[in-house]
Amino acid sequence: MADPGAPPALDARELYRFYRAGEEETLALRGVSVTVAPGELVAVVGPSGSGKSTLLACLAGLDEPEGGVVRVAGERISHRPEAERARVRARRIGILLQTQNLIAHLDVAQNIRLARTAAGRRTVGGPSVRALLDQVGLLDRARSLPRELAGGELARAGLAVALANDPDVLLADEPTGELDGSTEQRVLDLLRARGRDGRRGVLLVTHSTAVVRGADRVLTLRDGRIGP
Ligand SMILES: Nc1ncnc2c1ncn2[C@@H]1O[C@H](COP(=O)(O)OP(=O)(O)OP(=O)(O)O)[C@@H](O)[C@H]1O
Repeated sequence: MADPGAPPALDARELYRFYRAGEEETLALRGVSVTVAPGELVAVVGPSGSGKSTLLACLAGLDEPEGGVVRVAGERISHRPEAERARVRARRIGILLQTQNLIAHLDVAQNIRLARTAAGRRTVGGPSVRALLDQVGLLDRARSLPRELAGGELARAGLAVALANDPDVLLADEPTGELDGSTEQRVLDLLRARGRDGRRGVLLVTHSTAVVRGADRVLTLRDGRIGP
């Protein structure tokens, strides 16, 4: 059950991000506010260039917004030195990218173990490597290298790595982009299951109508703003 006094899994207020290239200035985010409640799955959609990647990077603390504040489970991640952002990220955030979620020369179990180790004490009591492999249906692929996996398996292995630190919020960029219908549904079910204990949240950027249908809330980003 959700704790009514718990802070949002993710709370971003009035984010601004400008890019300057010579004389050219792009306002990639123009006052974007996003909240993900514990247990909620929020989908962000929007046309190319609307600011989705910039938003994800700012939410994950991989990029710093010029204005606004980002908090994860009540802890501020924006406007802090890089090393502190990395620490909050390792403990509290899961990041699932379309590709490059795995280290090529480590097998699936080693990749998961590494992400758990990076999160430190937080993973004590969190899911074991075996439980994570089981959750994504890859118990028999623990010793496989990423290059030995099929596309759907790779996506599920990436998900296990993203969940290895038992994150307060999972941020995902097109998590089902390359997947066939049944694998997409399976990944979506796993993402939805994240929120069931009412503690954690998921925010994902997607173009998939199936994912949009499965979301609790859908936000549309246009020209750096959340709109109707
Ligand atoms: N490093 C950068 N330098 C300058 N402009 C940038 C940079 N990164 C992004 N932009 C600009 O910021 C705006 C938002 O880009 P962003 O990549 O966040 O959009 P997006 O919605 O993720 O697009 P896509 O769906 O094509 O990935 C665009 O106008 C883009 O050209």
